[in-house]
Amino acid sequence: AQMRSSLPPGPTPLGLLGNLLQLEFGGLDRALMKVAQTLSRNWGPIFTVWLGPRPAVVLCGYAALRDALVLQADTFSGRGAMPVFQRFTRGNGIVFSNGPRWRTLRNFALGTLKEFGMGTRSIEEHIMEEAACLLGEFQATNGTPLDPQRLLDNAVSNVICSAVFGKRYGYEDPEFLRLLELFNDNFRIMSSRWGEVYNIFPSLLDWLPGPHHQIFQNFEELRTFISEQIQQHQETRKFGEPHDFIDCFLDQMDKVLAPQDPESHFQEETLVMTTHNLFFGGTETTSTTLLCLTDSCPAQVQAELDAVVGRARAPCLEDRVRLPYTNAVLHEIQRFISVLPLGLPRALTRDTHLRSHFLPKGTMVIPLLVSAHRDPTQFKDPDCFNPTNFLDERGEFQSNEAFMPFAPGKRMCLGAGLARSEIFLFLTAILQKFHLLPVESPSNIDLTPQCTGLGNVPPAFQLRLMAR
Ligand code: HEM
Repeated sequence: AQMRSSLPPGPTPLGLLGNLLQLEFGGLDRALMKVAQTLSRNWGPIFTVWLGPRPAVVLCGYAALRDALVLQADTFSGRGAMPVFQRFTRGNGIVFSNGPRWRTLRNFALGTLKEFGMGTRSIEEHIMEEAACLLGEFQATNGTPLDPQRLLDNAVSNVICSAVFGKRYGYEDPEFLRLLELFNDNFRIMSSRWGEVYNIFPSLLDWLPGPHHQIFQNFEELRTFISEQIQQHQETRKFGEPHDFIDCFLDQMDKVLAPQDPESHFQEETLVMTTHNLFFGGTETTSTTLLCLTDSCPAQVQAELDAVVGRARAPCLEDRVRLPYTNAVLHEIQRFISVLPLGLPRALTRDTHLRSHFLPKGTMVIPLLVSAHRDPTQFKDPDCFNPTNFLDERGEFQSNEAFMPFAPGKRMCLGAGLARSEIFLFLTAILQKFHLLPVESPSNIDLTPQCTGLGNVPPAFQLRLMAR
């Protein structure tokens, strides 16, 4: 009761269920936007909801998100617990660690991935090579209808494979397909109601049967897979001559004086979790975004591509500044779909004041990213898809601070740069070479997400790709 009185106001908790019933039922994303709008009208843009026994402070609307995550970046840089991951990660890896371990691993991963593929030319080449493979697969369909999701997944995760494992897989490789299936399956279950409810009542659900148990089996299989990759690297690597992320991490383990020291941040278990983070963070989010792109006003993008790049060579990152309309469409899609509508939960690293509220250290914070994307003070007609949200009067690209699919601040998505490069290069490569034709009449295609908890997952749909 004391805690309740000190936190920002919010709806009265309903006993054990907390605000679960008010929040959860009716499809998290759209319902959440509606509930959040109602709640913030009643309680202001910063309010408390009770997820079962635990309070969480929700940040709603661009200004509240900025005041917290940007203007108090350090204080809001902790990670809040997500039980559905906790059982597997035990606070290890990058995404779910805190304090010195998180800082060490995040800096290490950022530095290493720069070398093996982020922000340098070499990742661009990797992505363009992968895009060429993807186009080959599309070509081979000869215009027969297909669900593009699987091929997009393959292409996107191959980019991570090359940075982390140092190799890409053929699209029919059974090992690769199984790997993708496991990630897909987990993203889907976690984004379902089971995943949501598990996050609120983990110990109860541990005892109940249900599809959520599959998550933990899948995690174990992923652990085995990653461990095997590490083993293979152990056998062939040369210290000081790393070829990929795993080699770099193993080198670092050798450099650390006492690798068995439980306090050391460089241990095999940490490598397993970090590798898992890079895959899980980097695959579904990016391929889901690409999937939605395939359904968005491609004709105008194609016209701009033809005029600026032509059809003789593949588009490259340098072209981005000369393709303002294309760039605006990519931003608008990310805004419109808010692939992680609630971001990932944060936690306060110290006591603080946010506007008139006192928030104690450790308080869980839900940054409602979708609420910045649908903020009417930042975007005209926020519920409509409209690329001019990112164009000025002269047709030049114009960014917007309220655009935050990767979340702002110190916990910002570690793969944001990579994701943006992939989205740009894959999509322009596809649209340069193909017309995307709906199998059904466009009015029957509904990209309204099916599962919305962790992530917004659009339903499966088919299209035909015809060479231009
Ligand atoms: C469209 C694609 C992507 C979107 C929308 C996205 C979004 C996000 C968001 C919202 C967060 C939470 C940040 C926070 O704590 O507030 C996050 C974290 C993270 N993402 Fe991404 N992401 C994408 C692609 C990627 C890729 C390609 C990678 C792989 C390198 C990646 C790796 C990570 C990691 C490791 C974190 C945890 C960062 C930390 O806790 O310090 N993401 N992402």
